Amino acid sequence: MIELKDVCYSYEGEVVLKNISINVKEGEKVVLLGINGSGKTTLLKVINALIFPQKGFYFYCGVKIDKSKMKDRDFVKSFRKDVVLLFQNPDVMLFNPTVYDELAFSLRQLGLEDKEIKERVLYWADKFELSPYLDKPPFKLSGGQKQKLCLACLLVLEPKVLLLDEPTANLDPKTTGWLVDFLYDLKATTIITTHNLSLAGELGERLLVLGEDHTIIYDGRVEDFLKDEEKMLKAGLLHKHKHKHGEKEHTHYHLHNYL
Ligand SMILES: Nc1ncnc2c1ncn2[C@@H]1O[C@H](COP(=O)(O)OP(=O)(O)OP(=O)(O)O)[C@@H](O)[C@H]1O
Repeated sequence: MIELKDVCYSYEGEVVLKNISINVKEGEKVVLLGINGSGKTTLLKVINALIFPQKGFYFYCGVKIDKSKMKDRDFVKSFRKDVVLLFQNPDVMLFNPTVYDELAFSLRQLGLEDKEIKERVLYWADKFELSPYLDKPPFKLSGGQKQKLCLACLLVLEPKVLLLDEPTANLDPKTTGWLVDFLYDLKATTIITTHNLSLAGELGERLLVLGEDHTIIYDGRVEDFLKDEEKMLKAGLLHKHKHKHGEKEHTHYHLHNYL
């Protein structure tokens, strides 16, 4: 479904993605890990066709995605409905006067009938416990509620591919648990970035890790990676931690999992 071949991307000469080749099948649930700046968000933007590979190729369902393809209006309409991206910062996604309008926005763009728009909006508002806030301006919601609203705004489209950039960053433990369960039952193909290693296994079975060198340094089962200290060190996700027990100093590996 999603195929990247030797994809490279740089910002002003700074290499951020180097020779990325991955193949994600329909229905797969993939977790994307990597230290700050390793290129996770950039990779999601390539898959969402917000930016294009400077070298290499991206195929979505066999169609080569590049600047010229994204000028084909009919294709763009179906691609934007199929493949959606939840940004790290919910504030950049919310701009409508009310929560209802926010949820209805993309459906109106698609030209759906008012009756169907209303049905879908009420359904997703209820599922995400947003029904009491439908008349409120989105900026008055809490951080977690905004995050939920952004996700609901994408799900109203009934997308095939859901790209989520740290979706649990603003959520309390209860809502995080709720989201994990929700995503588990969701049929869509998902690619989710997180810094929370203990959540990685809950969000998917397949793990991709971007290394400090901006290449994919691991593509396999989450469980196997979390048992492999050498790979975790290479990814910068584990460090040597020194501390004292009385007079005795001792060193051990420590997960970067402070969330
Ligand atoms: N629009 C941009 N212009 C210039 N440099 C950018 C831009 N966006 C990202 N970068 C740089 O590209 C590198 C990778 O950024 P990216 O956001 O993809 O990393 P990330 O793995 O998602 O990081 P984090 O875990 O902190 O969210 C960083 O060094 C960042 O400063």
